[in-house]
Amino acid sequence: MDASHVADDLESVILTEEQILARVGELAAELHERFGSRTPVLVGVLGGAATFTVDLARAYPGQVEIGWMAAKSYSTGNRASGSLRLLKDLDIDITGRDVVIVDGVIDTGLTMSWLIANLAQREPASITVCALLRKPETAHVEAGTPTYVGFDVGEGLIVGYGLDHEGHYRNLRCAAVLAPAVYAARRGRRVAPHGRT
Ligand SMILES: O=P(O)(O)OC[C@H]1O[C@H](OP(=O)(O)OP(=O)(O)O)[C@H](O)[C@@H]1O
Ligand code: HPA
Repeated sequence: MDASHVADDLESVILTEEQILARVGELAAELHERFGSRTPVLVGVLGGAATFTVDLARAYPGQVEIGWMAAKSYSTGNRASGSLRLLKDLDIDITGRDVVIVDGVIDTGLTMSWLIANLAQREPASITVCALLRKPETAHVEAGTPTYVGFDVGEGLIVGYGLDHEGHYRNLRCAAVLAPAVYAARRGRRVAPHGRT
């Protein structure tokens, strides 16, 4: 979807489709340099990384396998524990394999650090992180895990290129900061975002 359809909901477009795809190509090349002739398993984190994972795999100048995981944070009370609930497990045996965890955004880092710990128990040969976006507060990501990042971004809720707000905007081709008024309004259920009721 073109951003003009939801322009009123967006504070600013921070990355165009062209900028994203150019960087995805660079990330794919950097990962290929790392793995050479080995075939890594790209583990896409659903749903925010679906678009990114597919584009990264298609830009990868070698063989990859693709698998998917989904995990959800518990309610606020348990979130501080850093624990997530597994909604969908990987259906590839990663024992002895090179794994790349692919996510659309690292924000607090809780999701990524939980996934690293979860996948490490399966005795892969290596774990690498690849995130399209990284927010400023990422204190929870495991130190020592090789990490490839597309863009360091600022605060603000980012939507598009797979990232959502309450299920919407994932099909935007660009990445944009959602206007605070939209999510404030949605929280209070007073005003619907542009184009919806
Ligand atoms: O670093 P964190 O603070 O843990 O946040 C990052 C995670 O949050 C989002 O997923 P979300 O749980 O919103 O699910 P979704 O991908 O289905 O939107 C995003 O896609 C990352 O997986
Ligand atoms: N956008 C969408 N989903 C997210 C974000 C974001 O900025 N941070 C954590 N999950």
